[in-house]
Amino acid sequence: MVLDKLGQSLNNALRKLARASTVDEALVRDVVRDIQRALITSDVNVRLVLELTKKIEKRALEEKPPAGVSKKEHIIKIVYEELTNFLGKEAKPIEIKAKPTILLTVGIQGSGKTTSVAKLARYFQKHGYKVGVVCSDTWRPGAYHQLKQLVEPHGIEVFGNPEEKDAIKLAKEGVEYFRKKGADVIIVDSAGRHKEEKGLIEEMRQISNTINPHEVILVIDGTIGQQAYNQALAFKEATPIGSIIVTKLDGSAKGGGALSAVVATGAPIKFIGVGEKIDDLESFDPKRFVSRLLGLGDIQGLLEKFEELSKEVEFKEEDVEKFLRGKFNLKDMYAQLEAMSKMGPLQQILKMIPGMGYSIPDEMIKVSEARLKKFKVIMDSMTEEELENPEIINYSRIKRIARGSGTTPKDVRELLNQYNQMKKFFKGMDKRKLAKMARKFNVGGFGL
Ligand SMILES: Nc1nc2c(ncn2[C@@H]2O[C@H](COP(=O)(O)OP(=O)(O)OP(=O)(O)O)[C@@H](O)[C@H]2O)c(=O)[nH]1
Repeated sequence: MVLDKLGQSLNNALRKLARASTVDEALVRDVVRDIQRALITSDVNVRLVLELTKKIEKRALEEKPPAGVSKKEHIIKIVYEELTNFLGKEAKPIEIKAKPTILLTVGIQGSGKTTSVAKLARYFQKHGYKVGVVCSDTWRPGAYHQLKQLVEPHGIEVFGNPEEKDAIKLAKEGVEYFRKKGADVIIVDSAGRHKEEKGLIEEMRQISNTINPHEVILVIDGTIGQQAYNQALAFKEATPIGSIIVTKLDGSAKGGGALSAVVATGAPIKFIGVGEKIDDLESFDPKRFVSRLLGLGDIQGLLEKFEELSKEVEFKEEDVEKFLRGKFNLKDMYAQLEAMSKMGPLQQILKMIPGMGYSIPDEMIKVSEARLKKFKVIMDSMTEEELENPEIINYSRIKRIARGSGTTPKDVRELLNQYNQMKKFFKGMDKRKLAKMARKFNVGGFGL
């Protein structure tokens, strides 16, 4: 995932909070310090980090949680809200209103600009628009071929001429070409290499004045971290930057720095690049991004989901008891899995519980409907004794059960593995946390 390390450290900080028995001032300060450390390690500007964490600390210590909301939950929400504000608050998509909408992309060489142009073209194509790409990079002859290679397999046309030396002329002709062809979106790629940065910015200004783009998109390399601030500012001063794409967030430890630095210039990030392939572009929504980063899922979604949950799923007291003691048998497991499968992907739900998101092994809870059905068939061929005491199921019983259920010994073993895994996991789990989880499943709500 994008910014894995940062997400993990922030999640650890919240876990500390979720695990604590009481929330006092010392704990709040401790958690805030952890958040500070996580952000600074991710190259976020120290001044920005201090401003942000001061706000979190002040709110966490002073604000009273509304009725029905626990202190821990309230603090988690504050962290979520402040981080979201820090990254620009609202998603700001690129609007395709005029026909054609002309987009000019700029950025220095190596930023991932050419790749991003291709990704953008594909993005708009996937959204149903007819897209044309203009290559006006006269400094790097390879750019035209690179673009063609990236987008032509998807049926997107590129206008360009590697022999032409006049970038402004190329941009103008390209826009005219696609206008006549009835394109909805025309993306113009400009040069990233120049003798000097001044010349690059001047050329960009001239192209911009000639083709009058609806939006100028700056592409910034996410691996440069905080330096993104000066770069964004330099471009912003030269031409009205309407949006920014921060690239290479898939592998960068400094991505947090780049994102926050860009937001600090006041320019909105609209997309992030998350890989080298043409589909590795995500529209940037601070709320969704922070939820994912924290491993919380979407908080609003969480509230709604739990509400639904309390309606749909009823865990009986004694089930929860058994669950907690790791004493449940195959029948119980089936009931639990069935109940959980009703709620949609369980992982998603567990991710929404602070402190849980990173701890559940995927394979343990990925039980597809088809697999559940198979489990049911297998269990129908077991004796009451086996269901209640699965430990007695030896090899000859496995063979008998497989034969009786029309499955294979491997299938039966799979079921037993699932059971053992689940039993072991819940047995080894923090009992208090599990009790809370069980309570949540029972009563709904988001109380910790
Ligand atoms: N991992 C990763 N690599 C990326 C991403 N975006 C671009 N790249 C890689 O970064 C390198 C440079 O990208 P280009 O698209 O050629 O960008 P550029 O150098 O800005 O293009 P020019 O301005 O034409 O010189 C290429 O190897 C890309 O595959 C991304 O989001 N993630």
